[in-house]
Amino acid sequence: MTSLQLGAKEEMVEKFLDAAARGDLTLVSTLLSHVPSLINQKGDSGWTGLMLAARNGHFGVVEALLSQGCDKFLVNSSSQTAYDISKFWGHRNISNLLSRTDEGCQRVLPGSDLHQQENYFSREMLDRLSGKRADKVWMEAKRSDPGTVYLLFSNLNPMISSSKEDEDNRVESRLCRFRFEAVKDLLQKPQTLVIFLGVEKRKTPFSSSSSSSSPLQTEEVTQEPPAWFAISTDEDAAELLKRCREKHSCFPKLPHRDLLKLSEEEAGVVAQARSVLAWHSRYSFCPTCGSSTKMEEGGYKRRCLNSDCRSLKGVHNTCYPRVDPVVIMLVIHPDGNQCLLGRKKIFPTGLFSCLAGFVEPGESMEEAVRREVEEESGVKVGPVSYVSCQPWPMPSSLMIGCLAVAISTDIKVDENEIEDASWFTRQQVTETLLKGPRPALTIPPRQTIAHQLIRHWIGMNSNL
Ligand SMILES: NC(=O)c1ccc[n+]([C@@H]2O[C@H](COP(=O)([O-])OP(=O)(O)OC[C@H]3O[C@@H](n4cnc5c(N)ncnc54)[C@H](O)[C@@H]3O)[C@@H](O)[C@H]2O)c1
Ligand SMILES: [Mg+2]
Ligand SMILES: [Mg+2]
Ligand SMILES: [Mg+2]
Ligand SMILES: [Zn+2]
Repeated sequence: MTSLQLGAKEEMVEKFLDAAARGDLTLVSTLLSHVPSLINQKGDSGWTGLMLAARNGHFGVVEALLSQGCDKFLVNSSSQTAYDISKFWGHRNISNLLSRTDEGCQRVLPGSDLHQQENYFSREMLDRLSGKRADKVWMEAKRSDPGTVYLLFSNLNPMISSSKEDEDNRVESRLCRFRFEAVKDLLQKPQTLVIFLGVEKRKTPFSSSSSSSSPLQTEEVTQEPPAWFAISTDEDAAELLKRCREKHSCFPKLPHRDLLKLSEEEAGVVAQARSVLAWHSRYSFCPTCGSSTKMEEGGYKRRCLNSDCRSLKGVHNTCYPRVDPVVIMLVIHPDGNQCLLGRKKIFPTGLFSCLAGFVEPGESMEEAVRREVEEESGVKVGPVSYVSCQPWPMPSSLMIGCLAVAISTDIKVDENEIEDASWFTRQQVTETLLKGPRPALTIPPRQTIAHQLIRHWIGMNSNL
């Protein structure tokens, strides 16, 4: 794109955002009918048109944007969605609109108008097409298709390239994507694992006014969407990096930190790929009889090579990728104004987080919350309610996020598990969230469900 075209594009985005911020519905609609992609564009401030309309209370604009398929889960640089913004500024009619799910759903499941929290690592940009995994002919054709996207993994980490994003030197990372030609030698090596991740989800047609489609749009609709695969190889990481033409490419050294710099879409793909690859790396031998196993069904099954093995008769969960449920909970003081947070020895100084623990066999989610909180802090818990969950691919947990109410308040820390636990007031937590000058504590970053549970509790009772 020439600098002139770039300038014109930026100008169009600013015009659109300004119209949304002022509530000029006519101009918003006109601009969208010419350039549909404006709908989810962010301006220099990191805000979308939906966020600006939600900030200024323009119900009509919010309604129009939603009806045209706007992504209401996008976040600004303070990780607020349009819903958070409207709630903060007291536009209740807009926050109600943004938290509403399809009316049909509400009739079937009353209460389903609750705001559906989407956490980092949980966005699904691919259709997993599980029905195609056993179709060897289809899978083979997709593997050699020139449109197919390959991601390269080494030691469970994806190859990424990083760029400096803004003045605060915040780094944003992107997955390095390869085509068949660039990886076909790797695909032939017997040690290479190839996992089918899915095909790109089709965007729903934008609006009826765009049905007089250009030749390009018609072509987009008739072509099969690209398939995505993850490749894991034992080839030397430095050698693999030579395949990448992008400048700052690497395999992350600290996944807990580095994998949090991806976009929401790419994080979702990594959550899937990394957990499946981690399962393969740990389950090379059959858990039932100890024989060797081989991969099947696009990487979603391992079959024991011992023909007498029990795992070949009937369905056995040992043959499929494992997920470990973990409860993570924000425990609220009976006075409603404090929450219980703890810290492990390995946490950086001053960092406190929600308590968490693995669900044990034969245990309900609620009981796991009560047991883990009492084990780790000595605090007894009464009612527990589910809020949202997060796949956590380190290596394969599902974090089940809950709020819980304490029925006792004395703290007695189990030092084997955590170093310290304490009640923090709503004001202390709010100052931390608002990045006040001298916060009493720090909390995990916005990409973690711990952060989102804390934010949820503060938002829930803000009476704005
Ligand atoms: N995304 C987030 O916000 C967030 C926050 C906190 C913790 N986590 C994750 O939750 C996980 C569990 O939290 P925790 O460590 O406090 O759990 P925990 O309190 O149950 O203690 C962990 C111990 O439980 C045992 N254990 C029981 N089942 C296990 C299993 N399936 N896998 C591994 N160990 C098992 C081990 O001895 C382990 O040391 C951690 O691994 C961490 O990665 C994520
Ligand atoms: Mg524990
Ligand atoms: Mg724990
Ligand atoms: Mg435990
Ligand atoms: Zn076996």
